Amino acid sequence: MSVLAGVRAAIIDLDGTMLDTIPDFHVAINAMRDELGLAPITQRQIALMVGKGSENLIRSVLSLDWDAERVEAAFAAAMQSYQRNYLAINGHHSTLFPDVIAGLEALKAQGLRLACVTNKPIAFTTPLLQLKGLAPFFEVVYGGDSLPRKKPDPLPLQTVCADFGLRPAQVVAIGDSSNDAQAARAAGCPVLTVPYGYNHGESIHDTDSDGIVGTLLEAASLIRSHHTNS
Ligand SMILES: O=C(O)COP(=O)(O)O
Ligand SMILES: [Mg+2]
Repeated sequence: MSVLAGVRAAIIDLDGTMLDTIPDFHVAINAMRDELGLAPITQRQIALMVGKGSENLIRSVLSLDWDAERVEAAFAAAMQSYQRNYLAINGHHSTLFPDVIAGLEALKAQGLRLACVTNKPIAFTTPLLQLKGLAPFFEVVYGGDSLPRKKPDPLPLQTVCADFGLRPAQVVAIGDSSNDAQAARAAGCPVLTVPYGYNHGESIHDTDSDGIVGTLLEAASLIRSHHTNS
């Protein structure tokens, strides 16, 4: 995997890569559904819908019960309810995946610069990174609404490369979904994927990436091994 040889920075995804946030989504979505008179749904159902930002999530959740016209009519009120309910519990039910902190420490110790790029709204992202002790690791953080386009568009990754003054080939993206991989491919960044997150119900093995790593710590080791060998 010589594509990792020149890597100087990493762009790391949030939901499904650093944090298991499905329990937060579950509480906020079901509170919203209750306010709209809809029955609760399961964590498993929600995991299939996370990763493409709030608008996509809310439309998918409402489409379980309603046709497109009714979804659009209720959308603004549903979004407001969802945002209020999510902010009330943001981070209370979510947990770090194994070896995330150790992985970030290892990446930093190797001299890599770190950015977090998520499709989560920035108003949810900033307090969540702080609460979980992740904020100090990242020089740059972009949420799903920080820029005109979100992943799988390459814009957020290209923006990080420009911020760091690095070429895309020098910046590895690490994520849990085809959304992250598509953005990386379109930007020209190498990409590593983790198998434990939310890949829209698809196997991570069917996603085009430069390698699957069990944890962020494994990602750090893999990147280091290519540095020493190159
Ligand atoms: O869609 C979301 O809200 C989260 O997505 P992420 O996997 O890009 O962090
Ligand atoms: Mg993700």
